Amino acid sequence: MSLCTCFTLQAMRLTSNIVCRVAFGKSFDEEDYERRRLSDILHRAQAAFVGFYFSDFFPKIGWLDHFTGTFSRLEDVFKELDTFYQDLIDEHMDLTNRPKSMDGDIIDLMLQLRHGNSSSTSFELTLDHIKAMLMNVFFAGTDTAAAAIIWAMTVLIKNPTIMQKVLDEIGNTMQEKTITNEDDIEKLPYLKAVVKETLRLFPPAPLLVPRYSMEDCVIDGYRISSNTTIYVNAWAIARDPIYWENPDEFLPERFLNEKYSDTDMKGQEFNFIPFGGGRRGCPGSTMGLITVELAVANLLHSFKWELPSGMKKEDIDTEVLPGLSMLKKKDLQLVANKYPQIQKSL
Ligand code: HEM
Repeated sequence: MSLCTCFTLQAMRLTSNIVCRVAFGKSFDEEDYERRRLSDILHRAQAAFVGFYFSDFFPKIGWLDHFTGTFSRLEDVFKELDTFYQDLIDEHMDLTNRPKSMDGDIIDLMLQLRHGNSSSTSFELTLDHIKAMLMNVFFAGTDTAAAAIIWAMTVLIKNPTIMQKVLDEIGNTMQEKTITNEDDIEKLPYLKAVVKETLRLFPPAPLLVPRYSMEDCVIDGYRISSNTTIYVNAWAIARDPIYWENPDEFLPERFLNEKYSDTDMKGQEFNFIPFGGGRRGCPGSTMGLITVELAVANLLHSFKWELPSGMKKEDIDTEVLPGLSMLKKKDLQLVANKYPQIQKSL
């Protein structure tokens, strides 16, 4: 059986469902009213976040944002998100009726922290703190992991030799097993190298999270005045020929060679920082990385992926959508053919 699918949409649904289950203890059915409500708010929130604000670039005429309606749109969407998170918190607090899946999710753990022992936090944890955390986790965890899965499949489809090498590795390691789990991933070094190389060429958050200097400082010889917003270009660093041979080429093998095999991605080596670093480094890096590795491994092990008829691999571009995360501009369309061993197990 084969199916032509908008891969971009499926990847976004997958990661948003994973984050919803981990953070809110529920996954939203596609047809469900709550799902449509969430998708609608998210859509508008993302548009509001990446919109142009005079106050960001020309603070003196920032008042114009009130006249253009951008501030009120932002405020409206925040109010709706607040209500959405409040409803979720209320559901969690209703201990008699709430589903088992909410036990131990992020909201549950934060409510326990809030009610239980105040000694575990040095400040009073309010519902606003919990809502801000949910907002952070949802926005930071969904697009980033989806972008990485989409870019990984894009480069694999464009590089059939590399695709075949990953398929051989997965096939030889998994054999009759139908689902790849976390333990299996450790036996797939080439797949791990493919994901690393994808994150090097297409870091989902290319400019990380901006920093702001509170006082004058000197970093590595550069003088930075106080009150300056600083962007770290992780994308450019990961393509800098000083650190990387053939920097613009997709060569997963580099991460199997002695020189790069131990390259860390969690902010210890500054030539490769797809998860940022320091105090504001990505707290979801372990979950993000394994999500991408498991998704790619299982997608490749379960389906034979092809381009829609009439399309060549050269037709797939790598243009990027403007925004906080580096998403592929044109949706990736692929045909999925189920492998016989999967058909049997379903
Ligand atoms: C492949 C997947 C992911 C990538 C590439 C990624 C990348 C990043 C990057 C670059 C930052 C900014 C770090 C900095 O400026 O130093 C960040 C921040 C963040 N990430 Fe991730 N992330 C991923 C997945 C996740 C997941 C799954 C979660 C949570 C479930 C998550 C939660 C967060 C949060 C909450 C922040 C903000 C931290 C703060 O502001 O202090 N991320 N991420």
